Amino acid sequence: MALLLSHSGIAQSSFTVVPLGVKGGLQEDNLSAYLVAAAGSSAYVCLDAGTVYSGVEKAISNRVFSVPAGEVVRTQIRAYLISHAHLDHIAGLLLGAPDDTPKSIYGLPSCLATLQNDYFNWRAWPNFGDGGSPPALKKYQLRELPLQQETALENTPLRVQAFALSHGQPYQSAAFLVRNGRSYLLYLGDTGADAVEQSQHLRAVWQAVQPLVKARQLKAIFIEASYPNSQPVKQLFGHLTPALLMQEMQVLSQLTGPAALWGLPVVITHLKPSPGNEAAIKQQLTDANKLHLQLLFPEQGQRLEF
Ligand SMILES: Nc1ncnc2c1ncn2[C@@H]1O[C@@H]2COP(=O)(O)O[C@H]2[C@H]1O
Repeated sequence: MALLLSHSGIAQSSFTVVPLGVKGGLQEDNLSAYLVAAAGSSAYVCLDAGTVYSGVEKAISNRVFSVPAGEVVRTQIRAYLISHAHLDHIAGLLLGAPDDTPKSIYGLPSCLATLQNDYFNWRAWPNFGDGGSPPALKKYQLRELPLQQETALENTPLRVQAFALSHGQPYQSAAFLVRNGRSYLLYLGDTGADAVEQSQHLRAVWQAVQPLVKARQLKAIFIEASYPNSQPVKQLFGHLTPALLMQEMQVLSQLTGPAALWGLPVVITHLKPSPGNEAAIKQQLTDANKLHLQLLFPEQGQRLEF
């Protein structure tokens, strides 16, 4: 059984994560998608699906999987959870649909409506959904997640609670709190900071997870940092910078007390790969890490355990 140094010391891992895509744009073979399974299980859910097949191929080259890529996608990905329907979060799902097996796509109603009406409509793409323009091929069941209520994820031991996020007012994105037994993993889709978005959505997420952080049941937070601090506020387009991310972590810290965050794994997603950007974001986050979070920068196809 895999052992790792968790933020509460030596512990067994609860989740296996295989990043299939980690960038926030531009590099179309490496866009947001994270496979998550209960540790020791190969029943994965795919959190966002910007890049799927190319990410699985990369993981195979790293010996993370020992079966062909198509088989991983068809049999080991049991369901998709989509935070919002921007192309960089769904392109891999759409392109893989003809070769996929029937399964469910979970999301907030607004996200699923965009998928069904704007992509699965026989104009943008064949209707692999279960509603909309006939004939519906019904490869995917589009399952609406109620806000802040737990839903079982089919064909996995995992459960999920969804939270609304603001990704440039009034566009909605989502966070997913995934549970395996007593352990939790929090994945946030694209989001602006509450102060910029004039919203309380992130505060509601921090409120919900603060008891889990204090009890060391929250094993990791996946959160975006798309732009460096030099990005003008008017050009954030509903995203975080290192300074805004740390401002949000301070809100969580005020709820939990700073000791609870010391060593908490925080996986930084969605860095935009324009020249100089990624290095600046990493440096600025590292310099601002007064809370002693365990900042992790995921690599495509490299397994993580939490
Ligand atoms: N108003 C805008 N003007 C120019 N580019 C934009 C605007 N809104 C969004 N974008 C870009 O479109 C991208 C869509 O995906 P992202 O939200 O990751 O990042 C967004 C920006 O890069």
